[in-house]
Amino acid sequence: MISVADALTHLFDLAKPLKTEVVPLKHANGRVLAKDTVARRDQPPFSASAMDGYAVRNADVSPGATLTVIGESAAGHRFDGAIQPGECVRIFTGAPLPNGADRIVIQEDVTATGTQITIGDTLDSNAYVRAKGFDFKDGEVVAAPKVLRPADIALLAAMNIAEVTVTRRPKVAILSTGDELVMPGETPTEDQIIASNSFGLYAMLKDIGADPRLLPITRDTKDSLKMAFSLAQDADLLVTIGGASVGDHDLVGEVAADLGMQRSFYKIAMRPGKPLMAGRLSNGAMMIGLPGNPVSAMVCGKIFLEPVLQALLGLGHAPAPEFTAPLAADVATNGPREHYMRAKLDAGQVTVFDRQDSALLSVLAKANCLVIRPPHDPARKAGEIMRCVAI
Ligand SMILES: Nc1nc2c(c(=O)[nH]1)N[C@H]1C(S)=C(S)[C@@H](COP(=O)(O)OP(=O)(O)OC[C@H]3O[C@@H](n4cnc5c(N)ncnc54)[C@H](O)[C@@H]3O)O[C@H]1N2
Ligand code: MOO
Repeated sequence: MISVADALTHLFDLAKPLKTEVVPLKHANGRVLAKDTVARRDQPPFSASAMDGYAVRNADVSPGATLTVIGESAAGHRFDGAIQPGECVRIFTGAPLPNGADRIVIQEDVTATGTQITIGDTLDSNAYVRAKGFDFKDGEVVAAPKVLRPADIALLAAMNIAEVTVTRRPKVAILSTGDELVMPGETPTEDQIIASNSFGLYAMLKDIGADPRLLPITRDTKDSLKMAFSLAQDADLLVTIGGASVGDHDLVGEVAADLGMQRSFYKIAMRPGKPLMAGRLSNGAMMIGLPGNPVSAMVCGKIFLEPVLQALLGLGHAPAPEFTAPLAADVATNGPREHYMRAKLDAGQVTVFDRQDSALLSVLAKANCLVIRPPHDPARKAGEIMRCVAI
């Protein structure tokens, strides 16, 4: 059995960043920007008014001064002339500042009568002018790699970028194995249960920008598994669930080997998640074989699949992000495997659930983090600081 850290290193060796594609900006949210992208203009492209009011020469501004309004500058329609001493221009938010003006007096601070304004005596000192390039300048770079969020999309649009180069979404085929499984909505026989892991993992993968696909559930025969593997030919990553352990019906490793998988590792000193396997299939795709126990599959998804997906997306090699929190109650000594204990962070303290069996989805669904216990970690007291991963 290898350590969790070694397993991640092996997985990162297998997970090479995928190729890129160009997509319209409106489809780029959540995608990974793969190429530095450069602003094509200054924003604003001219000195602009930040308020509705009057563009004036600062030298003309004093309480009680009277100025003549000689025209109007609106957003999209500049005033072409220049302001001379004693003159001003009616101006609106976002409009270009007329030549000669260097300040906006907001309309609340003037009294307007016909073509005259009189400046009041409660003026603030703000010029209310946004200089050309105040937000960003022509040539400014949005650096890759970066997961694009709505604010990035808005920024790129303002930079006049209509299309962006992003990493292709990893195609992930998800395969549930086992005679006991049926799909949600189907009628199970009395010995059957509902496939749940594939749905949890599908959701997890979708959330992190993959393009997941559920393959039909396979039965516990070599032929059925081989058929399912053949359906995953176009995938970048095949994720199998179950059939990974040592039982007579655990055939995934054997079938993968028959089909030419080069195994990278099998079995890790982790709880839950011991029978994890990974390798490269003969068509070059990655394969990760997850344990069937529902919590094991989901925890392995968090600790291994998510970092692998980030690597495929070109976001580098990083384990699941950790934080620390004090224990709300004592926990017992840990065994020989690194334990990812289901726990709840509440009011700054973390409580480890009593029931840690890897079949308990009801406990996993109540948890919002995993507390990480190194192998043979001694008993810990309330208040001790623990490493945690949010889920
Ligand atoms: N003698 C030993 N037995 C087991 C060992 C061991 O070391 N020696 N390891 C245990 C550990 S740890 C785990 S984890 C499990 C993993 O076994 P498999 O990966 O072979 O999984 P299965 O046997 O196929 O299934 C286990 C359990 O999970 C249910 N399952 C499977 N797939 C799904 C799914 N898609 N959705 C919901 N539930 C699923 C399945 O019905 C079983 O109940 O092995 C231990 N045994
Ligand atoms: O490792 Mo198993 O995943 O403990 O239940």
